Amino acid sequence: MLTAYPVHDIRRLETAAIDADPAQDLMQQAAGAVAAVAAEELARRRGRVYGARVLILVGGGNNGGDALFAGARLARRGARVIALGLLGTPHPGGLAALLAAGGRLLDQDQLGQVDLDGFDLGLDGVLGIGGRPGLPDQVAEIARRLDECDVPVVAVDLPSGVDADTGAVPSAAVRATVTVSFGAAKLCEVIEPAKGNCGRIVRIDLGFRPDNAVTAIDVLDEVDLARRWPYPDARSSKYTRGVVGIDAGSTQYPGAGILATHGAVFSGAGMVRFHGGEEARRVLTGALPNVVYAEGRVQAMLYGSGWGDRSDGAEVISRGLDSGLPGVVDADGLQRLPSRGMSADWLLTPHAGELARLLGCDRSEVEADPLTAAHRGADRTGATVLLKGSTQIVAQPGRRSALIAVGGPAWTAQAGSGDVLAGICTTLLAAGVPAQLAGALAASVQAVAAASLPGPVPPQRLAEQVAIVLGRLQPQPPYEVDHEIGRSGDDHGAGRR
Ligand SMILES: NC(=O)C1=CN([C@@H]2O[C@H](COP(=O)(O)OP(=O)(O)OC[C@H]3O[C@@H](n4cnc5c(N)ncnc54)[C@H](O)[C@@H]3O)[C@@H](O)[C@H]2O)[C@@H](O)CC1
Ligand SMILES: [K+]
Repeated sequence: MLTAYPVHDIRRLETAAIDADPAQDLMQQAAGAVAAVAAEELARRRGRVYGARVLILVGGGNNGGDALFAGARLARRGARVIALGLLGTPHPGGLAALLAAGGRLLDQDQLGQVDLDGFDLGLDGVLGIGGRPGLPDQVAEIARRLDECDVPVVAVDLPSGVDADTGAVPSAAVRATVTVSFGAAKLCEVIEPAKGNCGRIVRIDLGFRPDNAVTAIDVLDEVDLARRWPYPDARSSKYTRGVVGIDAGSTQYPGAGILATHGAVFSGAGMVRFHGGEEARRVLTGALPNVVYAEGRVQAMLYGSGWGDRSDGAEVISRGLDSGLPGVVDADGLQRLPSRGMSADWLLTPHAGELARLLGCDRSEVEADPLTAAHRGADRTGATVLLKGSTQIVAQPGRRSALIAVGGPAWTAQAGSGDVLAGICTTLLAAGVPAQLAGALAASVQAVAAASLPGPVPPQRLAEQVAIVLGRLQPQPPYEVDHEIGRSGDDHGAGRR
């Protein structure tokens, strides 16, 4: 699991690391790592560093200092290095080192003297964690032209222009081939769209150790998914695996109930009770005869997928809350949340548009800063919120930490995926998984299932793939092979069966 932190926490951790060992030269460590990654990139593309043309974009802070010292190292290996001074006075020590190694400094007015197309590599040292999002026009134009000319760019710490704390890219920003990130991961590395600007990420451990006061955003990977998934064992029954109740779909949208049921069944629900409409029941009876329709014990409920304009939705959800069981509210149910507030055991599964409606803001506001929006949604409703989208975030009310699911291919953004996902979430709640982890595991398993397929498939097929992926990921218990069993025949009855 990767953990990312807001900048103010990273600054605090850096200060603690410096206080603990004042003799260490963090800038030289950073510069050494950037030079090594840049040299690898040059070796891959043109065979060697010697003779390579390298352009450094230098801002006025320490990020520029890192880049200048890295440039000096490349110049000492025979690269022809030009630094372009942007945004303030370049770091004096870094500049002196570059010039001493044979590099040159140009200012913005001399930009006409260089042909951006002719460079083998760019180093982005404009802004690091001290940067405000966005780039001045002239810097944005250089970043755009490097991208257009396919000049690979190594970003120092983060791609300049992105919002390190939200993952937003409010205007122009550098698009890096590789980002050499120092110490702890920043949020821009794990949240789209900024994550896409980072390219490949190389993390350099500078000895920062998180303490309890930091706000941790944990990003799940496949190993976490396998470890935390509630796989049944020899003691399991349908009740320990969990009975899912599904009140989803409508005459207008019967498919939503069918797809949610597929999600619940193929993610391993012990039993599914379907409380939706007649048409859906007829289809399910043929497709999934294990689904039952009688009233009876249920351990978690799903409401809202494909409800359309169902008029009693708010009462239905309210009764669900009164029952004390955990529940999932999806899609049309999200506009029918009872005004008295929800419970943190409940999981809401909005996409950006649905969350925007809940918050009374524009969809673009949610998309620009999904982490903050997910937190606001959780605080506003009192429920746990799984915000769906290119980065799937699960936030709890009153907490600033969050979970981010494993990322998947973009084609899962299709009608019906959300219904399947809501069914998977409900299976996990019914199995006793807490709402935040349930949302993150469900979104992760759907993403991993989608990634394991060669391309887009309909949502019910994706649900089936969830079962296949869960089977593949299941950790195998360390069985001991007893070679004596079956040899004597009589004791174990093998020969008599
Ligand atoms: N603190 C540490 O322990 C370490 C820091 N390092 C480097 O230092 C960086 C942080 O350095 P700084 O704090 O100097 O910050 P930056 O280098 O990110 O830049 C801050 C400067 O840019 C200006 N600025 C910010 N946003 C701007 C914008 N949008 N347009 C124009 N000007 C803008 C600020 O006014 C300030 O002068 C890190 O990202 C990393 O690269 C590394 O050397 C490793 C160790
Ligand atoms: K940078």
